[in-house]
Amino acid sequence: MSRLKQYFELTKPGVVSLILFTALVGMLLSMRNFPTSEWVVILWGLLGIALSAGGAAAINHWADQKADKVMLRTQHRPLPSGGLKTVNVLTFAAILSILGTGILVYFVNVLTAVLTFVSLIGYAFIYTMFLKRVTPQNIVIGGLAGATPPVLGWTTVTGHVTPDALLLLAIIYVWTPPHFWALAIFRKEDYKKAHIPMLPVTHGVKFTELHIIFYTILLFIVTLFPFLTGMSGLIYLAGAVILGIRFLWMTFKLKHTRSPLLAWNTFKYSIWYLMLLFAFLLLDHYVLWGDVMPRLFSEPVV
Ligand code: HEM
Ligand SMILES: CC(C)=CCC/C(C)=C/CC/C(C)=C/COP(=O)(O)OP(=O)(O)O
Repeated sequence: MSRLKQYFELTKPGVVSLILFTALVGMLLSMRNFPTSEWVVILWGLLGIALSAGGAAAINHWADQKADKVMLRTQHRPLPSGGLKTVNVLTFAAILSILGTGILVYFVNVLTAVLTFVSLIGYAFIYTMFLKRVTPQNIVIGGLAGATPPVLGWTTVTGHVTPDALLLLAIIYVWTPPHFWALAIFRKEDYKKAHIPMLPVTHGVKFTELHIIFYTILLFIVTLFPFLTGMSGLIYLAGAVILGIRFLWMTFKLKHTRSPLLAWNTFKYSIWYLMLLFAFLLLDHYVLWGDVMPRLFSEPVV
């Protein structure tokens, strides 16, 4: 793999793409009309968030290199495979993080810069270096750092955090356990070998499958709230219900068939689920005949 490609891989481009999409949806939902002059701040916001998230991912590659060398899924990464040197990875991570934070401070606003920086610290340091190694609730607590992008998008445009933005955060927060634990079931042996206390390793596959179901039920309920609070209309509601039923059906099937392939498919579906759910929020926002419920929240909380 070329050096350039290896540096690109350090940024976890697949994950960052979905992070950016949810941030963009947060930005667009914070405005009643389609953006005009706001495109400039939107583009700076996306660039700042992308660089910060990519920087956080590169720090994660550095901090996790020993465990990554043991696990089949990650042993080909640039550091464990010897493709890149530690010092180069750390320099790259520092450049991305500083540049991302600087762009948000100078071209967006201080609130977005601070919240993005807190997410970076939350993922790269608190989750990766501490939580991941000490508790099977690692991804439940650490999931907060990955759930902030729609709020970061919202504050990019408005400079405020509103209950609507927090509702989008809650959706990603509750989505994270089924997203990750489905993969962790499939990759259980990897985590066991690396002595990382993920839920299927510490409490078994059955217990994890049950908790995937609990969180997916909670997710189904939380995703009704954009409709119930008048933030979104019927188009969104239809999308959320259909996507949610499919997710629930997969998790129940996973519990009853216990097939590793189904765990992998549930993980893959979780990614499609979140992308499509946010696409429905966007579609609904621009197709006005979907509005039926009165607006509950419009005042900022920060
Ligand atoms: C603590 C929170 C999270 C954990 C522990 C987690 C865990 C993971 C893991 C281990 C993978 C790698 C699977 C593989 O190697 O194929 C992955 C993939 C992925 N995650 Fe997450 N994730 C989290 C949060 C998020 C968030 C917030 C998003 C986006 C909003 C996201 C989107 C994705 C996407 C798109 C992929 C597929 C990447 C690709 O195929 O390149 N994840 N996740
Ligand atoms: C906005 C901002 C700065 C946010 C940073 C958040 C961020 C990049 C979250 C990514 C979440 C993620 C890929 C977790 C992977 O877990 P893992 O590291 O345990 O997985 P791995 O075993 O694949 O490395």
